[in-house]
Amino acid sequence: MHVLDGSSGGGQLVRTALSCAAVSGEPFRMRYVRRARSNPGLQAQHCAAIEAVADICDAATEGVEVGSEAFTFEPRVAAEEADEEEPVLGGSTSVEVGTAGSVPLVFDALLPVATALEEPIEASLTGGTDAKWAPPFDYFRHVKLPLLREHGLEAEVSVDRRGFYPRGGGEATLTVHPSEFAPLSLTERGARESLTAYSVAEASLAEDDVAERQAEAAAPDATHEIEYAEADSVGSAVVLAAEYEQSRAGFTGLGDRTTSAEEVGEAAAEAFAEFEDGDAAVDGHLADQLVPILAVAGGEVRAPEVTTHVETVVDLLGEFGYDVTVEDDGDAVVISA
Ligand SMILES: Nc1ncnc2c1ncn2[C@@H]1O[C@H](COP(=O)(O)OP(=O)(O)OP(=O)(O)O)[C@@H](O)[C@H]1O
Repeated sequence: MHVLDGSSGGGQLVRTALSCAAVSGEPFRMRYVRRARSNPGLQAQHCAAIEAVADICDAATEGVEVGSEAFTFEPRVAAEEADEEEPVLGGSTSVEVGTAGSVPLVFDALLPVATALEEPIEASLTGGTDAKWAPPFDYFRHVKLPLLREHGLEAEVSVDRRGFYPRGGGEATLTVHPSEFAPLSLTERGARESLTAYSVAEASLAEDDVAERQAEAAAPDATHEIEYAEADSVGSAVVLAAEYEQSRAGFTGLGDRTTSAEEVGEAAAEAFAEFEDGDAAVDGHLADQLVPILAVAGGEVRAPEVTTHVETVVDLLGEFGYDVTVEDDGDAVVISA
């Protein structure tokens, strides 16, 4: 059993450990979960990720509840303990991520598992589709998934209802098929081929043209995809998705009561401008999210910088025997496995 220390990071260490355990079949115990956070221990969205991955790999768990600072995850034993048939990696799961806990982040924990699946996964989640401190749904759908599909992932995602802070209530489904990843080759981005602003707002914001204004402020010259959606809470998001010859990147803004539509768009525009000034092949968020995939697929990713997220995930992957290295070449950072 791997004994892991979760104190140097947050939920991402939990999700990465879950992915590794599902892929390898190796159990772990994580202690000091999110110790340095102001609300330490597992939060609802982390418990949801554990439940979803446990369903897929038939894991037995202990200590999984909100506030818990240690938990155990043992893949492939729940069915055996219940004296049922031999467990199969795959199948369906249906989980409440809770209020506006991030649905895309729970999906994230399932993606690396594609490489070891024996049967497809169907994960139906309710919660926040567009939540703070997390990838907005359209970032997951229009940036991350297309990039991974280009590297062998067979997966589709759909959204039936948007979920914004604070009530959430969004509904989305991810289907992942057994996949063979090609090594990630993301060292150059090449010329930009397209730029699209995906802008969504809750239906009552249509009278103020919030989605149109967000898209316009994000990138007046981009293609604009405008959506108004029924949702339990009022909210909005914009994702600027850039497609390059050899890569993809995304830049986001999230609306709330205190932020104007223009400010939401400008947040995405600023992140995009900073990225285009630099030399990286993927944006900083994608960089840390790709590290677990890099571990199972191999390859190279050129990221804007080494974030704590990248460092802590690389260390945790080492505990499962994955050798991921990070090298600063002066203009950017190359993460390889
Ligand atoms: N605007 C954004 N666009 C794309 N990805 C994002 C964005 N904001 C955050 N992320 C990604 O969301 C993930 C957040 O992981 P992190 O561990 O910090 O959060 P968490 O699971 O909510 O746990 P914690 O509460 O402990 O921080 C990271 O992979 C990060 O790159």
